[in-house]
Amino acid sequence: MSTLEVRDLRVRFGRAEALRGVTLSLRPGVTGLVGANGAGKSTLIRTLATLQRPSGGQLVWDGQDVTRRPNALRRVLGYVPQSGGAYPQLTPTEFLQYMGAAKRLNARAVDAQIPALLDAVNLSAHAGRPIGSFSGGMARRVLIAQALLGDPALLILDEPSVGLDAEERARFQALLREQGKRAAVLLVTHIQEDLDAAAGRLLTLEGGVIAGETVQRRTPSPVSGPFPLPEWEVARA
Ligand SMILES: Nc1ncnc2c1ncn2[C@@H]1O[C@H](COP(=O)(O)OP(=O)(O)OP(=O)(O)O)[C@@H](O)[C@H]1O
Repeated sequence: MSTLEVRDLRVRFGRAEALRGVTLSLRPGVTGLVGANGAGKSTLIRTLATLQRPSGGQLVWDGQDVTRRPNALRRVLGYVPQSGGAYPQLTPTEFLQYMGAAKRLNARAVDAQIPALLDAVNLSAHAGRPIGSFSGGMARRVLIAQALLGDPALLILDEPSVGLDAEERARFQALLREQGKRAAVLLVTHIQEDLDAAAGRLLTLEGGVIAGETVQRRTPSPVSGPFPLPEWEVARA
């Protein structure tokens, strides 16, 4: 049931080892991944997104070893890369149709899903404009929308909310919480507010290994009334 097991994952670049034995499992829910610059976050996320071949270790999706045969994982994957953009000549609708075709999704099902996706990232009013005319935050939201095509069981996002204003950030956080009800979501971000609002679990990467894990307990706060304050407690040191 939508579980990615990562076992002793290693990635080396020449003599340098960027991942030195990462072991973790992802189940439905939102997991945050944090760590200093160079800790290996993007390398880990690229490897889980099957864009980087591991030098060692195993990726197992729902009991199936996908380390050398990644297509089973690609079929269930939604991915927002750290950089790179949507094609500027296309409108959001055209871009989503293009990505749907690249993902080999049924064209009618894609067309049926597009209005809800554009609504989820608040771009319905701009569906017919070329992405090249968008602001940075709007273009980022198109990328978030394409990652949700086909309701992926595994959603991987690398710094997805850079450039989002307060209103759009809140909308994005709610979207993540919703996705986490049915998909395994891995979120790399430096924005603590996104983690507090959307993640139930937080993994810390340090020097290419998982150095700690905390889980969030949401308890009503006497200070903020009905709004719970995030409380993170250590689950793995
Ligand atoms: N293609 C590559 N070739 C050589 N070394 C690389 C390559 N990609 C990453 N590295 C090295 O691997 C280590 C981890 O880099 P990575 O980009 O995964 O870190 P990060 O945690 O994502 O950092 P940041 O927060 O700055 O994005 C760094 O020492 C980096 O220099």
